[in-house]
Formats: sequence, structure tokens, C-alpha cells
Amino acid sequence: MAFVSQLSASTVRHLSTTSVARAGQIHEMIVIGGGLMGAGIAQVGAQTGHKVTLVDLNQEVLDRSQARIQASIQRVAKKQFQGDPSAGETFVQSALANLQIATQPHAALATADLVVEAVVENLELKRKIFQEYDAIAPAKTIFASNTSSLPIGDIATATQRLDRFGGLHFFNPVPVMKLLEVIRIPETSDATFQAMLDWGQAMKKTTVKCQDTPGFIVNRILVPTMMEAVRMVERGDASTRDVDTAMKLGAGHPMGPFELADYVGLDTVKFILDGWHAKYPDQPLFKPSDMLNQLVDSGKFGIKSGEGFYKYEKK
Ligand SMILES: CCCCCCC[C@H](O)CC(=O)SCCNC(=O)CCNC(=O)[C@H](O)C(C)(C)COP(=O)([O-])OP(=O)([O-])OC[C@H]1O[C@@H](n2cnc3c(N)ncnc32)[C@H](O)[C@@H]1OP(=O)([O-])[O-]
Ligand SMILES: NC(=O)c1ccc[n+]([C@@H]2O[C@H](COP(=O)([O-])OP(=O)(O)OC[C@H]3O[C@@H](n4cnc5c(N)ncnc54)[C@H](O)[C@@H]3O)[C@@H](O)[C@H]2O)c1
Repeated sequence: MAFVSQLSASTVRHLSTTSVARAGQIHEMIVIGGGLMGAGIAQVGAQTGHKVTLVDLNQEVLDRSQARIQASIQRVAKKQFQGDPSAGETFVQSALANLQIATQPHAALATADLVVEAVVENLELKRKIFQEYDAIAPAKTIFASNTSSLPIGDIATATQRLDRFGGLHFFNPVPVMKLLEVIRIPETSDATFQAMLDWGQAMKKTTVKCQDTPGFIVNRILVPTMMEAVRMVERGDASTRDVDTAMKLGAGHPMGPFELADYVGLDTVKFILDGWHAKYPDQPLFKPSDMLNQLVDSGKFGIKSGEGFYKYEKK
């Protein structure tokens, strides 16, 4: 004890990180939240040979996640193993064998190398979950959030493992989008950061590194771009359809800004924008928009509600 008290704070931090899952050694992972993103992360983890436990609130949600994962793995297999259906089937079966679902994390947490959180975008909920997990997870376990817009540091401070905390931001649809943003807070240790980068590679994603700043890289550019498109339409400078056509054919984007906003959900876009505006009121790029607010107020959330900037046929 006397020996420890003589060590500098940085040495203590270094010692505490020696037990972190070493680079390239993340085999067992837990994904919290089996919605759109969590199901995709769990799927890719299982497809790439990780032992995955997907945790959500109840069995009904988990059954829906599992069905979505199964359908998506079939699509991946069809594409990857064209002309060899039996190899495709082996791929599907071995991926599914790597995936467990659970309403409680305890059993999996005893040996997990990594926890990736993908529950709804709510700071207090994320903090509460990580605080609970922190009390039971072994020292080696790295914690990460897939948040789109919340500061990683604000989530991490609910735990005692700031050196083993970071951001792992995936893109929708996770099985298709090749990018993974790996985010560090000032306290993230080098060993943790390297382990997250190596894991991104093992997940067959291309990783980029970013500090804990609003929107990281992609959303910091996408959200203001989208809002600039909305403001153009609000001013009557161009139509939504023409802006989308222009950005697809003139800038090579797979979706125009309005199509993309409807795809990710207008409620999500508004939530992100309002959060950033509240935190940075002088930043004109984050200014709210009447058009976006009116759509969300009238329940027009995009594809998921049947209408946003465009109308969609209900499936
Ligand atoms: C605006 C800013 C707001 C920010 C909000 C925050 C959001 C967040 O933080 C960041 C993001 O995610 S930002 C958002 C980032 N996201 C973007 O920017 C997305 C931009 N969009 C795209 O890249 C394309 O439009 C898609 C890939 C979505 C669809 O591709 P498409 O060609 O238009 O249509 P297709 O014919 O249907 O699909 C073709 C093939 O893709 C495959 N496949 C598809 N889904 C699959 C799945 N779930 N599983 C497995 N496979 C799947 C499949 O092989 C399929 O072939 P199949 O023979 O049919 O099986
Ligand atoms: N949708 C996107 O395009 C996108 C892209 C990148 C990142 N994200 C981020 O990923 C996270 C999840 O987004 P999503 O679109 O998958 O949301 P979603 O609403 O589809 O899924 C959230 C899931 O979390 C579950 N959940 C809620 N409370 C829980 C708890 N206490 N324990 C376990 N599970 C719980 C819900 O039941 C639901 O299944 C958010 O932080 C979001 O900002 C979203």
C-alpha cells in the first residue's frame, strides 16, 4: 500500500492498463442494444469469428434482432459466395453459432474482452448502463459507445475505467458500410486505443482515428451539409428532389441529403442538431430549422414512419 502511494498518478494509470485485453486479443464481445445498429454490430462480430452476446431488454426484441440478423447474413452470404451455395450455408451457420442472445449480461460479462453499447441516444441511460457494467466487468474489459452525437467523455465518466473507454462509431447499414471511426478521450490508454483499432480491422472495417469532438468526422460534416440542403429548400433556391439529384450525380454520393435524412430518421437528425445547438449556440452550422422541426412535430420521421421529406409505401 505504502509502495502504491509513492507512485505517480500516471504510473498507477499505466499499471491499471496492463490488464487490458491486449492488441489483437479481443475475442469475446458483448453488444448492448439489439436495434438497428446493435444487431448489425453483433452480426459483423459473429461473421468475423468473434464470440458475441447481444443483450436487449426482453426476449421479444431479441427475437426480432435475431430474425433481422439472420436475413442480413443470408444477403451477405448470397453476395460473397455467388455460385457456391454450400460454402455460403457454412458461412451462415458458423456465424450464427458465434451469436448468443441474452436479457442479462452477467454470464458473458465475466469473460468479455469488449462491450460495445448501442442503446438509444440518451446520455443518462448510457451512463446508467455503463455504471452497472463497470461494477461487474473484469478489469481487462474495454468499454465503448457507438453514440452518433454524444461526447464519449460524458458517458465514460460514469465508470472507473476511463483508460479503458473509447468510441466505436459504425455506420448504417453496418454489414455494408466499410468505415469504423475509433475515438479516444484524453484518458484512453494507448493499449486500449490500439486494441480497438486492431479489433476494427478484425471486423473487416477500415478504421479512422478521431478525438472526442462533436460528430467525430463523418457526422460533423454530414449533419451541417444536410442542414445546408434544408436551408436551400427553405429559401426556395432548389427543390428537395433536385438537391438530391445534384448531390448524387454531381458529387457522387450514393444518396442525396434528403434521402439520407429520411433513411437515418428525421427525429435522429433533429435530436443531434438540437443537442449540438444547445451546447454550441453561437455555431451557425448547428442552427435549428423550421422545416425540420415541423416535419418531426407532425410525426414525419422518414422511411420508418412512411413519410419525411418524401413519402414511402408502408411495407
Ligand atoms: C444525414 C446525417 C444525419 C446523421 C445521423 C447519424 C447517423 C450515424 O451516426 C452515422 C450513419 O450511419 S450516417 C449513414 C451512413 N449510411 C449511408 O450513407 C448509406 C448510403 N447508402 C448506401 O450506401 C446504399 O444506398 C445502401 C447500401 C444503403 C443500399 O444499397 P443500394 O444499392 O442503394 O440498394 P440495395 O439493392 O438495397 O442494396 C445493395 C446490396 O447491398 C447489400 N445490403 C444492403 N443492405 C444490407 C443489409 N442490411 N445487410 C446485408 N446486406 C445489405 C446487399 O448485398 C444488397 O444486395 P441484395 O442483392 O439486395 O441483397
Ligand atoms: N441509426 C443510425 O443510423 C445510427 C448510426 C450510427 C450510430 N447510431 C447510434 O447507435 C445507437 C443505437 O441506435 P439505433 O438506431 O440502433 O437505435 P434503435 O432504437 O434501433 O435500438 C436501440 C435498442 O436499444 C435497446 N435498449 C434500450 N434500453 C436498453 C437497455 N437498458 N439495455 C439493453 N438494451 C436497451 C432497445 O430495446 C433497442 O432495441 C444510438 O446511440 C445512435 O446514436 C445510430
